[in-house]
Amino acid sequence: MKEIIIATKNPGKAREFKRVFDDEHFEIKTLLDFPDFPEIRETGKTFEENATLKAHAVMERFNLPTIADDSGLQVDALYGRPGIYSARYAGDHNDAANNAKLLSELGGVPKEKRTAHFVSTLVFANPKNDKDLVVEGKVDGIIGAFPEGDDGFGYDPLFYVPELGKTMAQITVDEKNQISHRGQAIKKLEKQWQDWIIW
Ligand SMILES: O=P(O)(O)OP(=O)(O)OP(=O)(O)OC[C@H]1O[C@@H](n2cnc3c(O)ncnc32)[C@H](O)[C@@H]1O
Ligand SMILES: [Mg+2]
Repeated sequence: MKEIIIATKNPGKAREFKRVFDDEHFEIKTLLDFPDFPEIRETGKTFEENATLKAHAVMERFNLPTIADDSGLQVDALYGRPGIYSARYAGDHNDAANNAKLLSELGGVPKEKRTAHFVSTLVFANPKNDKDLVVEGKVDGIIGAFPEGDDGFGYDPLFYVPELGKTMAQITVDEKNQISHRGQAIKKLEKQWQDWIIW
């Protein structure tokens, strides 16, 4: 079986990737399998720069094909914030604190002005390929007035998808992969990566 590493320590992301890539052909590992892997500083100014930093740090350590995701929430009323700083919006990496800060910053903003987008950039790096494969995905939603649902991670309980009449935390991981920013980016990757990779 061929191994692929997903360069993430986020269990929610790891679960979404594994649902798609884990099959009889590939063994999927994430940084959760290597708890001693040092923290990768996300010093880039864009999602692509940060995903590239993560993909290359991990690829160089393990010498294996590596996919990294850098993603975030862009809220129109906040001029695109928290954006690349979504994980640490309220200080340290804490979903409940991030959601509370988001609700407080949007206090008094009416529903029609609470439009937002999840975006994801994936970078696939491979020791034998000179150029990385880069894809993006995006999904539109509305930031709810209070959290709803227990599934997913991060801002999912506040991210209401009008077409579904539900938040991203009220759907299964498979349903989320059908529509989400990450799911759409993964679909683009799936169309391209097997032709690109040099084993
Ligand atoms: O860097 P890794 O280890 O992959 O994990 P991370 O959680 O730090 O990931 P990012 O640096 O890409 O930060 C993305 C943040 O954006 C938010 N986010 C991204 N995708 C999301 C999703 O599908 N649902 C909810 N929140 C999401 C969430 O707060 C994430 O922590
Ligand atoms: Mg991160």
